[in-house]
Amino acid sequence: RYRVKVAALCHRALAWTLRLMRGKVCVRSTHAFVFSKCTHGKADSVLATFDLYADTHPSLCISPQIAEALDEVVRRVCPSRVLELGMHCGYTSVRLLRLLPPAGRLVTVELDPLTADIGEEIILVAGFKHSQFQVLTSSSAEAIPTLRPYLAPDKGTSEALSLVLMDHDPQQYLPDLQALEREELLNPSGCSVLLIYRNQRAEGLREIMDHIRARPDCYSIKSELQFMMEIFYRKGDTGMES
Ligand SMILES: C[S@@+](CC[C@H](N)C(=O)[O-])C[C@H]1O[C@@H](n2cnc3c(N)ncnc32)[C@H](O)[C@@H]1O
Repeated sequence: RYRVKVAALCHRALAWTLRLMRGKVCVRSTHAFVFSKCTHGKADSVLATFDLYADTHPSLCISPQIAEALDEVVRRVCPSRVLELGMHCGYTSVRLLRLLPPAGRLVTVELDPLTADIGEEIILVAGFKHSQFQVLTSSSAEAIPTLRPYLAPDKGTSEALSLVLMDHDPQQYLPDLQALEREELLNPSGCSVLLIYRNQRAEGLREIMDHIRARPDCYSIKSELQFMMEIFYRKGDTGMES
């Protein structure tokens, strides 16, 4: 019995260490792999190298199926102002940026400073310029009230968001959506809000769904895939948006 207990303890310690190491080294090793193996200046090569990395290493990047669904939404919405919450190593940022119109701009938010630095470098490696994107290193809750000047830095006037991608913390999805509304950052004539959830029972999803269903004047659910939902916001909407 003693040996079984020691073995179980060792197993738990090993699993804990691996989890810790994985969490710590993941962003550095993702960066090293992508940086050294992609063709610099080519967004599609950066994305393909991320995919290659994810074939053999743990990765937090969205799956190829979600990536395709995301591309479809971006092509349809053709947004000029996009907000991403949860940049991680920049995979979805690069996906978004490569489909934006020439005057399009992405503001992306990442809580972890090391990850934010790595993600920003990857976006630059993919060939995008600081005039096209802004990385904010903070929590989404802190970033949202400061967003307005970043949406139109040159003109001094603000442009509202027509696409928001949330892939940070499902428990923050509802408070962040409410904050975006409160700050009047969502385009009143239409904004698609994409929610990524890696787990069907992600805490926080029920709350945001209840909020949306209770507001048919503003919100409708445009599409619901296995791990991504598209919500459509329009001020004074009748709830009839297809
Ligand atoms: C699942 S990853 C995002 C993956 C990314 N969308 C991709 O596919 O490449 C989630 C990221 O959100 C960040 N994050 C978690 N909570 C956050 C918050 N409240 N505000 C901003 N970033 C947050 C984490 O540090 C992590 O890097």
